[in-house]
Amino acid sequence: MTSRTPSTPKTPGPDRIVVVGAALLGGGRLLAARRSAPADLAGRWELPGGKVEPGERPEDALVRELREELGVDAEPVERVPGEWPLREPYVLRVWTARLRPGSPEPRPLEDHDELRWLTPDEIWDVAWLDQDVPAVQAVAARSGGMA
Ligand SMILES: Nc1nc2c([nH]c(=O)n2[C@H]2C[C@H](O)[C@@H](COP(=O)(O)OP(=O)(O)OP(=O)(O)O)O2)c(=O)[nH]1
Repeated sequence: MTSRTPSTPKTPGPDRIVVVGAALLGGGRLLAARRSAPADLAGRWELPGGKVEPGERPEDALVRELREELGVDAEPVERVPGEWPLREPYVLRVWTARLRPGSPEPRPLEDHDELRWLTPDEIWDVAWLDQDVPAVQAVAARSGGMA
């Protein structure tokens, strides 16, 4: 019998938790949010969103998180293909989204201390979380002029 080294599976298991991120688009710009907590993420920029709760649809989680974090009334538009690993057990999935007519403008109500609407030329002017960079690249590639 040959001995085999036990290996740890590297693919995310069924116990992974989905974090939904919103590529909120408006007037040809993408909304970026600067995290204020926790300390190791503070000061870096992300797509607003958060963890999907058990039994919750990801699109519903997106709408809920945007209401809680930014005070807006938003709607998901389409999934950006792909899935990006965060700190285990989290994975990031992204939807483009837009404000519904009559929605308040976004405000940094929790988790963030600054918001910026970025034009296509400005997308890389902010210090995105390292793990968000491939997701933002996918958003930029997919959204083209980000209308
Ligand atoms: N929302 C969001 N979280 C991200 C991104 N990139 C990234 O690594 N994360 C991490 C930060 C957190 O560890 C986790 C999501 O946590 P969160 O604090 O935004 O979610 P939440 O509101 O549901 O969390 P909680 O305070 O209720 O526990 O994913 C991103 O682009 N958007």
